[in-house]
Amino acid sequence: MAVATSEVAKEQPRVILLGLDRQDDTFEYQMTELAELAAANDMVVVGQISQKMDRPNAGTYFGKGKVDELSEAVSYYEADMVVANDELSPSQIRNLETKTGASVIDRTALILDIFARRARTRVAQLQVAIAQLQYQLPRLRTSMNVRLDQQTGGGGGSFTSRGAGETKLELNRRHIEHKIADLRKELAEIEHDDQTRRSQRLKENIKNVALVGYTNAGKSTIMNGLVQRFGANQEKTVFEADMLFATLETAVRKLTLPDHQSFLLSDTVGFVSHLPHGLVAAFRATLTEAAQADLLVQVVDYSDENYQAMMATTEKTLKEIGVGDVPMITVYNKADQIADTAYPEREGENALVMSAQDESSLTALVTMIEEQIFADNVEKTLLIPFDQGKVVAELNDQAVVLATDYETDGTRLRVVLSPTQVKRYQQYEG
Ligand SMILES: Nc1nc2c(ncn2[C@@H]2O[C@H](COP(=O)(O)OP(=O)(O)OP(=O)(O)O)[C@@H](O)[C@H]2O)c(=O)[nH]1
Ligand SMILES: [Mg+2]
Repeated sequence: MAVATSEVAKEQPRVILLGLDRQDDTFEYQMTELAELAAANDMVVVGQISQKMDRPNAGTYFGKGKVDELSEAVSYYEADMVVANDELSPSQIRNLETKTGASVIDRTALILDIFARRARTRVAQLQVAIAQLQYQLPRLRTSMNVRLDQQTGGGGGSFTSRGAGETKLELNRRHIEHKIADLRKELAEIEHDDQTRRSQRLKENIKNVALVGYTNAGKSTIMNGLVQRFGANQEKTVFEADMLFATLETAVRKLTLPDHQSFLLSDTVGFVSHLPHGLVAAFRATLTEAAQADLLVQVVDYSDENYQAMMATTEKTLKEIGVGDVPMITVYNKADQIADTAYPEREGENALVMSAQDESSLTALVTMIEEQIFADNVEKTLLIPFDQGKVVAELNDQAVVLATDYETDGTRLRVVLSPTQVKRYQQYEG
């Protein structure tokens, strides 16, 4: 979206990545991920420099010698931009920019920028715009220009945007604060409507299941596989792609299984390590689908060697957004990518090794979900008088009917009912 096609098809920015190696075992993985984030933001990584240090230099992030090395690398590789793995202070940004001549951003700004480019719906645009403005507030005095996209009212503002026709304004703190307040108000109005819809759904008393997990794990692919098999409207698939943050908003679909039981499945925003705090807060609202779910399905890319670190990040982020105690099952996805791994394969009650591209895996997943969410269903025998045929039709539609017998005083049904249904049909028990 932000890349202008006709007027200035400018080259992709050439970037050098910086990282502080605190000698913990996740450092390399963090740098690999930083490179993927840069690629996801349409940048070309031309170099990477790290320094073994416990804490950054307050003024220049790296020590003096490394800063000199960086300056040389910037001119040698003709880099336009430098991206640091850690969050930078305004003075670190200013000093590094002066010394290297390149523009300097940090991991947080990079992630915010990706989200800004990917956001399509108004809600996602508002959330990202608020997070970006909050990020900019304490950094106003730096040489970094504050840019806002006038036409979309804040959506799509981009630190590294190379788009033509964007009006860039210098805004002072007060303007930004007002802007944030306006965007928040608009967001609250939209979310109020969503909340109303959600409470209607709660009244229907249908179970909610949410797919959560690291970005690129395969959540949307699983959602689509299930929608194609069990969705009322099979065309209502969601966007899946081999890139970070393909999904930026929650999508909810109703699935009805062959035995007539149904549940709602939501696909949510993926996580990444060091997700900016402002962004986590901004997406909290979107993730209420997960917070209000009866069951979480954590999707893991089992073929990624860093899958355990990714699981830890997912669980930490879920806690941060207040989704601590929803029951969870774990799906070890992409098993087709790992040699000598059998799938689908249950690992105890709460885990499944599977592939989203495999029919029997999807069936196994649904069975597992059913076991969990319908665990408190019970079998009952009901006798429905003949003049209440409507009730028989309703049960056939909404419950699992095991047997039907026509007797002299009515239709006798053996059914599996949810606790709410048990209450509703109590009068027919016998
Ligand atoms: N080989 C293989 N590829 C898969 C599988 N599941 C998903 N993929 C691929 O992995 C990539 C990411 O899948 P998505 O479903 O978009 O991932 P996601 O979890 O929704 O990612 P975000 O929306 O970014 O959070 C796509 O290219 C999928 O085709 C799988 O089981 N096996
Ligand atoms: Mg997705």
